[in-house]
Amino acid sequence: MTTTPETHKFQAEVQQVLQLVIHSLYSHKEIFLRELISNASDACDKLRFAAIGNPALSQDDAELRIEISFDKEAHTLSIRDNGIGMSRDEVIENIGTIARSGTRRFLEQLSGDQRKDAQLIGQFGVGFYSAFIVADKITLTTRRAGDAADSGVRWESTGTGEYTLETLESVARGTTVVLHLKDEELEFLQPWRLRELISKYSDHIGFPIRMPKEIGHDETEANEGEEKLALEWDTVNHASALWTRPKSELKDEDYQAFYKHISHDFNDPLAWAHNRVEGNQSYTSLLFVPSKAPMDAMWSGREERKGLKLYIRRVFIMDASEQLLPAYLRFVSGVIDSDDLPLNVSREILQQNKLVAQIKSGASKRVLDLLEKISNDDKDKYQGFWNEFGNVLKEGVAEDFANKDKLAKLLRFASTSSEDKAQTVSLDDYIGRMKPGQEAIYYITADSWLAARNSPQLEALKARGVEVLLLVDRIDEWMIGYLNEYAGKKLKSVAKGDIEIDKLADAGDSEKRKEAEKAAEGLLGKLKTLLADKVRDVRVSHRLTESPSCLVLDEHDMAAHMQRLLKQAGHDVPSQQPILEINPGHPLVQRLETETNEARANDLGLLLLEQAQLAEGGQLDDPAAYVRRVNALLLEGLK
Ligand SMILES: Nc1ncnc2c1ncn2[C@@H]1O[C@H](COP(=O)(O)OP(=O)(O)OP(=O)(O)O)[C@@H](O)[C@H]1O
Repeated sequence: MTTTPETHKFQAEVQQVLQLVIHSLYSHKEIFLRELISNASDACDKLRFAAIGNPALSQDDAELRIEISFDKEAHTLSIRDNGIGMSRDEVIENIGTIARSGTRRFLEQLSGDQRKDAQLIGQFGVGFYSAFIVADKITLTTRRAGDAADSGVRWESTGTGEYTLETLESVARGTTVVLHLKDEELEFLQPWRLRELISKYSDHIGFPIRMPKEIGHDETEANEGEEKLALEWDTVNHASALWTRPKSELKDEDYQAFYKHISHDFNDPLAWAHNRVEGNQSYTSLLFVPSKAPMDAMWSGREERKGLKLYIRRVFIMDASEQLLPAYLRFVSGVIDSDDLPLNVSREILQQNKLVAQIKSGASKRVLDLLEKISNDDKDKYQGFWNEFGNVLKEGVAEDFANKDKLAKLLRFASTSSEDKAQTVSLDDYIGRMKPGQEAIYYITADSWLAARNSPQLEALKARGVEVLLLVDRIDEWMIGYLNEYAGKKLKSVAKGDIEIDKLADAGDSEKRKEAEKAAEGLLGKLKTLLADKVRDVRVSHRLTESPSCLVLDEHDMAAHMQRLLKQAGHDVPSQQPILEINPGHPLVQRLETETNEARANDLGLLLLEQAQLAEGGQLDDPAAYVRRVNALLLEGLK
């Protein structure tokens, strides 16, 4: 029974995506074929998986395949698969709406210029809608595997806000997409052009992609023969799973095309590792590192991870990034194909399976080895990776104890060795530049690069030419808590505890400081009384050369900016009073020492504390009082 067509409206975002895709991807219009073949291949994968539990689903037409045909008279191009197909509800859900909420948020984030950028648009996967770049009408006919023969559905749209839906009788299992090509796109009716595109973009597809057999070289002859020979087909792709083929046979382009198929990324991958493991278990892994982080809002979350596919003996089982890779490697996509896991494996079983745990640690190691190789062979390429994914990789330092050293080697930091905030310095670079007598790797954490770079706490080290790493990303304070040591060297915050400057200084220096400490005893006593409820201690600083004062913490205290972040996020942070360090060589401190007017001395004392708070990016308890104090002193100077 055929019903009369019903008209439905597209979800508003669909219309937006459609317009965006058509306009921004016009110069890459041929990718529509790759996208439709990719969907057809996914549909065959899904059916093969469903048939493990229910072989009847595919029995009547068991050889899964994709067929591309055309009609030169009618100006139509058809892409047909005998995969899983869709029910009526699934058509509405998948083709009429944008299921992934990330896509909408992504669209909202794009600025006008970005909307014209094909690279960016490609990053969220253009999928089915790309067909409207070349077609002014699309007819999709489908029937879900296992559903009755008369429950087929026809979906049709000109891509302008509406589509029609119709129920059909006797539709074959799977999906046929018929493109009614625009007059200027008839090149896609040329068999040689289609074959060229299939081998360029879709050769790696694991199912046969077929086209009607051509007879003779004469085009007219071929056309006439088409009717009669409609059932004779040629397979035009390689038709075997790419990762099962020998590496020596595969070209870079093959890997690149395959990556785009599984990741839905428009850009080429940065690098990949293809390995066969034999031993107490056998599996093949093909792992890709992308060149760009996806723009999806989804990316910020660790929960929704996609892109690493589990196959078992060539059968696609499920997306299993979470089970097969740690969260900090969530940017990796690819395939793991196991010879040993049971086909009916569930997500729950994967979570506890010993073989899976081995695969996971093997895959993590492969990725880290690949990154190390890039960092050794091609610094610029590695820098590109770091800029995109460095902050994600840092999570591994805290989470992957077994690979901590490998990860530490891959870290890159900004440092006082350059006037630039780019994170380019490795711990090995740092160690190579350590000063004679220097035992620790010094770092500072702060809210911003400028605050770190100009922090008073690192003055004395700077004056001695000792490099300090500047850690300014939110995750850094947390990460560095897990990295106490690298290559036998302790990592030390310049804002905490004793920075052991004596080991770096010549003997004369430390003599002088001891004298200064003695001389300042009286002043320290006064300040301690004045600031008793605000600081834990007041002492002479080893860190300062230019500034009058700074705040420091004990070795195991939480950094001040971290305390602020946690407080802002609503956490109850036990308040830790800092230690005030003063620089007896500074004129302001000297002035305080000789000040006889008690009120003015108190003002100066409070200023030393307040300036130290401001310099490290903190807020004052009573900013108005600070302004009054400064003004009073300024006016006095002007008299
Ligand atoms: N040939 C097909 N057979 C069965 N289902 C299909 C077919 N083509 C598309 N679909 C369904 O429609 C959905 C949307 O397809 P579309 O190509 O727009 O996006 P996608 O493939 O999910 O992801 P992306 O946008 O990243 O390409 C698919 O996820 C799938 O469920």
